[in-house]
Amino acid sequence: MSKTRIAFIGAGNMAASLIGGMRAQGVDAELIRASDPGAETRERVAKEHGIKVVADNAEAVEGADVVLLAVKPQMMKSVCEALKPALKPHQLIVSIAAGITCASMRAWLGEQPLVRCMPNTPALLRQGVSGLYATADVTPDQREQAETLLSAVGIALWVDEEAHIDAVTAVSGSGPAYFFLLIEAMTAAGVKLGLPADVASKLTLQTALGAALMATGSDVDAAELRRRVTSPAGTTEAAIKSFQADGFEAIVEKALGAAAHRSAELAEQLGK
Ligand SMILES: NC(=O)C1=CN([C@@H]2O[C@H](COP(=O)(O)OP(=O)(O)OC[C@H]3O[C@@H](n4cnc5c(N)ncnc54)[C@H](OP(=O)(O)O)[C@@H]3O)[C@@H](O)[C@H]2O)C=CC1
Ligand SMILES: O=C(O)[C@@H]1CCC=N1
Repeated sequence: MSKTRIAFIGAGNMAASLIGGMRAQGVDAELIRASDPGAETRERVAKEHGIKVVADNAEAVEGADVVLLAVKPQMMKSVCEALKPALKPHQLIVSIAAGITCASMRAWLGEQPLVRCMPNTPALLRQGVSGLYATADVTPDQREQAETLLSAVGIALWVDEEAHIDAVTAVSGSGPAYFFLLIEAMTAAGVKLGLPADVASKLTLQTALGAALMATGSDVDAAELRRRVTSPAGTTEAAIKSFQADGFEAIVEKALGAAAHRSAELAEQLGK
């Protein structure tokens, strides 16, 4: 990785967090290049990370070992088709675009080795998690390059089937929004119970942080941690019984199913 040259196509939020993560890990600025149509974005990212940011995508990929596509899914077709003549067969293409399949990228880019990833927004704080899928022609060295790149902003996990990227999207890609929804709902419920809004908000946020740290740092599973909070015939039991009487697990299963279904549907629509 230390000598791998990386070109970012699109220098928006996700690209900037990946670049920031790589720079924080000591990757030489000379090894990273980016392109973006926005003059302000180019100036900001170049200044913040000390890298060269150009307007021309073809110029950015010149000499790169890895080309990371970080544009909106709706832009992928036109960006890939315009980039195709500038690519060399050995260049690894890594895409973080939601709902764009390897088959679509193959159709637009030609026979490049591809890694399709689904990161999530906590990558901005280097606390992200990404699912990665590689086409059969990706070499072990290239897999390592992709994994090292995504690991700069959190945890990177491989899946063996591309369809599993829809499930990754449902669990962790969209996942931060589910926790934000729970935070919103708990804060509102605290206010309904008479707490001032700022107190309800702080209680909820610190509880979310504490619970996440316990769940990630503990050698027992979430079910056991939950049992340890739940005194027999106590307050937690009353709340959990209420959640489960309203079908909590089924609600979550149905919602994640809807997200996975939408991911596959978007792939169908955007891939044409
Ligand atoms: N946000 C999320 O939760 C997640 C996002 N992703 C994926 O990450 C990708 C990037 O998302 P995000 O960083 O949030 O988006 P941003 O809009 O912040 O970044 C995209 C950047 O690409 C630039 N751009 C537009 N057209 C071109 C072009 N032709 N060539 C080069 N650059 C171009 C945009 O410029 P301008 O703004 O001027 O158009 C913008 O700066 C998306 O595909 C998204 O699906 C993946 C997982 C989670
Ligand atoms: O909502 C979306 O479609 C994207 C994919 C994962 C997170 N945001």
